[in-house]
Amino acid sequence: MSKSTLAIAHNYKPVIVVKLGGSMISQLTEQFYASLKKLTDVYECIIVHGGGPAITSMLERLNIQGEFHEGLRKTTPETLEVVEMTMGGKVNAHVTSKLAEQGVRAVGLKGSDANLITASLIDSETLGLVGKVDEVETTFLTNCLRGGYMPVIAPLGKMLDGRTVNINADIAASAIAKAMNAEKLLIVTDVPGIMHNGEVIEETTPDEISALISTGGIYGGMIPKVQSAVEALSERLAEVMIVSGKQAVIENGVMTGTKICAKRKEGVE
Ligand SMILES: Nc1ncnc2c1ncn2[C@@H]1O[C@H](COP(=O)(O)OP(=O)(O)O)[C@@H](O)[C@H]1O
Ligand SMILES: CC(=O)N[C@@H](CCC(=O)OP(=O)(O)O)C(=O)O
Repeated sequence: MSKSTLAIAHNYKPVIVVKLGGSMISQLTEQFYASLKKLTDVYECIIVHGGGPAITSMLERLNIQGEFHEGLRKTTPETLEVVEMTMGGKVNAHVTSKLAEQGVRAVGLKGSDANLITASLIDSETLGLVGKVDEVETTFLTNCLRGGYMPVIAPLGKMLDGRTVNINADIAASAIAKAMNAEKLLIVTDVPGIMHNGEVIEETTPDEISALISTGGIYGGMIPKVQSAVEALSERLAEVMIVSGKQAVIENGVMTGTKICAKRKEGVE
């Protein structure tokens, strides 16, 4: 019996983590949110969302300069205030409301709540208050799922000293998928997948991804996305999909885009 069959036999559905890219959130349709509700027939669904463009536009309105290193936003204490206000506030409330409109019992959370994400600094000199995930409080998330709630998580974390940090949403989604032993991770963004020479790459591997990063074929916000996808791969989570939110629906947890697997399947070029 496969692990997922076993999960159904015990009446526990497998977990899917869906990461909603900040680049897409304002354009996601009602049908898209309806398809997230439909997903819950088969999966326990956890949403992790970004908010990059909303943060950038608020920083611009406040005349605060921003700077990125390999797709990660340098986060000063002043920037963090804006990150918490927009991503932890406005964007989280928006996604939660859209799901509630579809009849989903969506519960808006910040990773910095209830020790949900314990984090530490990646490189305080270059990035300031930017965290990596050290631990995810899985019992709390499991209790939410068992209670019939869909967690909608803004990627903030708490350090052991109590400080809050900004975490890239792809990195948070990957760590949550791994910690929750998820069967699927869907990364929804504003492009149809990883592009190369104007075409979508249908399937790729960690080695090919490293080569594309080193030649500049993958840059900016796509870097943490693909690195997080690779990091999430395991025997249980055998493929991660990077897909466009412009497609109306997710069917059975599947969308077309780029599939990232540890190795190519036999016979696939
Ligand atoms: N090889 C690539 N294929 C597709 N998009 C890429 C690639 N390299 C860099 N990008 C950029 O990555 C962006 C997606 O990352 P990002 O803006 O951070 O999205 P999100 O807000 O969904 O996390 C695309 O809009 C594109 O500009
Ligand atoms: C450290 C870091 O870069 N954090 C991100 C968090 C939002 C995010 O990741 O949103 P996207 O889904 O739009 O990429 C930021 O401040 O933009």
